[in-house]
Amino acid sequence: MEQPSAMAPAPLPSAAPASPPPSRPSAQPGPQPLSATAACPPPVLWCQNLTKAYGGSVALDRFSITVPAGRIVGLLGPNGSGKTTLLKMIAGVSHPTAGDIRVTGLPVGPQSKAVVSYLPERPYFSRSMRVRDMVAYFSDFYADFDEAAAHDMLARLGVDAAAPCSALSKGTVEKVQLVLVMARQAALYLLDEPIGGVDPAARDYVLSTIIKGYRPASTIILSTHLVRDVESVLDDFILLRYGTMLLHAPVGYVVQEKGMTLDAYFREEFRC
Ligand SMILES: Nc1ncnc2c1ncn2[C@@H]1O[C@H](COP(=O)(O)OP(=O)(O)OP(=O)(O)O)[C@@H](O)[C@H]1O
Repeated sequence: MEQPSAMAPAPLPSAAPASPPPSRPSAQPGPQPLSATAACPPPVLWCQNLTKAYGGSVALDRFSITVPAGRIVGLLGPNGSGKTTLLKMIAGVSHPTAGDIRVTGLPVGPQSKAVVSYLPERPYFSRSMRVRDMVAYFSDFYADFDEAAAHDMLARLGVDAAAPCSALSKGTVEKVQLVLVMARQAALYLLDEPIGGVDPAARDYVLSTIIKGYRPASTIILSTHLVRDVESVLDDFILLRYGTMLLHAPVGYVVQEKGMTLDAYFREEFRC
């Protein structure tokens, strides 16, 4: 999905905002929920100087970004560049060494997790359950889960809801996980390698399912190495290398300024 964007490329982390996103005036200090800030909603995601170190090794270095609602953003970079590390911290399953994160104005915690739908890179659900049981489980667990939409997406992807998860192929497991994540009415979807195991013929279909599940008030950030497969659905991309952000720009920037596809640009930048 190629969309015109007014966003200027922000090639340097230092170009990121120096102050927190706007929050409404309130008796309560600190960031406020999205629903309460209709006049001036905070960005869906805001990070400043976000840093993660494992021992002496820095996995993500002073990452800063502002992402508004309504964007589909590709998180790109070679192996070990910090993509999963970043998504984990935004999802609240890993703690930053330094820096700040706001999701719809909320610091990472139970409230932000309620508006984030996260697909981790590894399978997470019980293989002993049937697909429809997983749907029911998610429906019980998440107030924003749309059970009918989940079953509709499963049917469109040809997944048998009566099948035991243990009998599913790797690619079908990915499809089910993706459906469970996209059936939530979240503000921010974080998808870590959502189509890596899906066969090439089905990828377009799976991606279109992602897009159909997406609402204009939401933002999707998806990490992937399959740049060619996803670039048509992306609005923007973030390029990471060695834990540092090289570029955050609309996909159209590469097409217009570099005269090449995002896939070609990626291959040129990261040629071994
Ligand atoms: N739990 C951990 N302990 C120590 N180092 C880690 C840990 N998790 C990640 N790292 C290191 O952090 C760096 C970034 O890893 P990360 O998984 O975020 O990269 P990635 O871009 O998602 O890679 P890939 O494309 O291979 O999935 C790597 O050098 C990795 O070895």
